[in-house]
Amino acid sequence: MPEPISPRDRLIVALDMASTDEAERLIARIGDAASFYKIGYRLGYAGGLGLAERLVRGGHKVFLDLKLHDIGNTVEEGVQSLAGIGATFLTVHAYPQTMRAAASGRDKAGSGLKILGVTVLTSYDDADAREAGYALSVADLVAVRAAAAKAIGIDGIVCSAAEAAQVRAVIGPDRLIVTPGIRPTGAEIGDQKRVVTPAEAMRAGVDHVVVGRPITAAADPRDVARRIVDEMATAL
Ligand SMILES: O=C(O)c1cc(=O)[nH]c(=O)n1[C@@H]1O[C@H](COP(=O)(O)O)[C@@H](O)[C@H]1O
Repeated sequence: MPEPISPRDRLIVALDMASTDEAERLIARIGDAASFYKIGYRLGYAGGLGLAERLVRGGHKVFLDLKLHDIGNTVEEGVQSLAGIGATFLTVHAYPQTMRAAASGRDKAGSGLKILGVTVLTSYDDADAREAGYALSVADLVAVRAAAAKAIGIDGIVCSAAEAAQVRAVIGPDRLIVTPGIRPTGAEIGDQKRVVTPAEAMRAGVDHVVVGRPITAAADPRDVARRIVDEMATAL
């Protein structure tokens, strides 16, 4: 069985900010209310990889959300380049060829970086999947991709917590389930479509929740982070 994860370490704050200065100010305001930060497109393309290294050196955990997807050779080499940063997680889109290449890059680098396969984005519903050319429902597509991720040896799955119980049945207890699209009750939903509260996510068997705007846009980000951690602790 995997190691137990503390409620605080289950929260991953998405640093979707325009600059590293802005991100560092937010991290300072959050203080010890969070320990795990995600760097995605916006910050990653604006100096975020350097910040990732500084955060790792400072004892934080980092999730590089770069959602790689390209020909196998390019993905494998990209993963090998990123492995030196010291991040805990890196995302790739959950296409079998891409996941095989990422697993190979991870194994060649031997860094302990965990690869997460993004199944179906939480901003998609069944109509969006149909529009993109898929005949399957979102739930079925998530299950197919989770099964492929497990077979290939990917370390974890990104999906909505709405599919977490079904994904857990597919991947078993040893791989991670990481869920964005998390909204505390009453929070603005924005462009997310498959949203779940922090407590419901824990009850569904999720390992980590990813929360961006409900924390980053709050008047008191530390207070919101604390409340989310407390809500998860009571549901575990
Ligand atoms: O891979 C991700 O982290 C991700 C996958 C997904 O399906 N949905 C999703 O929202 N995300 C990311 O999770 C974060 C959610 O942010 P908020 O909607 O502001 O909480 C963003 O940084 C997204 O890029």
